[in-house]
Amino acid sequence: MEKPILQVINLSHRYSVQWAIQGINFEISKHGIYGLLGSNGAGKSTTMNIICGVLKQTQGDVLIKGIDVRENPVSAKRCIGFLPQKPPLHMDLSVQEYLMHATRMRHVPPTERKNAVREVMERCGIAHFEKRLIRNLSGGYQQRVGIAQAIVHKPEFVVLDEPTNGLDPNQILEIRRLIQEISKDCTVILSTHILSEVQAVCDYVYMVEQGTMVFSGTLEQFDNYIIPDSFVVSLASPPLTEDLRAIQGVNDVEELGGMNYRIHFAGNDGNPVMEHMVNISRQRGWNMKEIRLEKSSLDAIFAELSKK
Ligand SMILES: Nc1ncnc2c1ncn2[C@@H]1O[C@H](COP(=O)(O)OP(=O)(O)OP(=O)(O)O)[C@@H](O)[C@H]1O
Repeated sequence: MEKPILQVINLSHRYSVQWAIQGINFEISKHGIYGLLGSNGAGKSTTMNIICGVLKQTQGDVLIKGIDVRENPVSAKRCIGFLPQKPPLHMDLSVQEYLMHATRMRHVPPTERKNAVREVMERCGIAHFEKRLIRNLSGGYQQRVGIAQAIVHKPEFVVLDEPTNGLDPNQILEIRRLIQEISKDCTVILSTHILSEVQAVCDYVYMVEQGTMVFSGTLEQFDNYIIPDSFVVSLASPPLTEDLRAIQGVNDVEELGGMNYRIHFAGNDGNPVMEHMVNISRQRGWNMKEIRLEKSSLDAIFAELSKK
């Protein structure tokens, strides 16, 4: 059976006296884009640096395709591409020179280096800047070069620490597109403190807070983390609010203006109350235009999980 791409087992790390992360466990065995979400100082970079073998953990294990990163760093790193939070760019080299250097660092065989650089420049949309010094590129293009050095050896697993940090909105969109593009060939884990980033690109979410994992699951599970307790209904010929309140299962009614009402219901399942509302509306001619369950905003989920 094929080994999982990544296994993080009971991982803890202490800088001098304080624990930065404690008892982190997770496993990636399916292809996709994984988001490591957490506020500043939550422990994302510490976790990523250990996964990529640039920091040695105090306790626990990291296995990349079954290879222990601490015991066999060279073999494990062949499968990994890493863009640290501060991209390791050499500002006085041209894009092409720097990527050639990256192929040597990543043990690409000498005869394949030129092609690997050409291919990765095309892929990352930087071929037209091959002769330009990295210091003269915009932030977005420097980030593309950072991603290019991470994938030049065609790793199966790519780790990107805050890849859109400090970029302007257009550059953010371009880098997200690039991440989606490279994820066709490899599994990507990226860290971010921005919720919308997770929503925009990730299939799975891991959330760390104060050094511990507080959530892991699909984006949909994350989205549904707080069970809804209200729905919004639009009635073109609404009754008195009292009549809505009197419906079985309704706890409270808020008037939202126009023909919209927020209905708070009791219990975990809004479906029976919504069905009831649809039937009564039809019987009494309230002329229902829309009814929809209200999901918690991602920010509310983030706040709830951060509290935990
Ligand atoms: N070299 C270090 N020495 C001491 N403490 C550190 C060091 N690096 C990080 N820390 C501490 O470890 C904790 C986790 O930091 P880490 O950088 O992993 O978090 P993060 O989630 O990546 O945050 P950010 O998004 O701000 O980079 C923080 O409390 C941080 O202050």
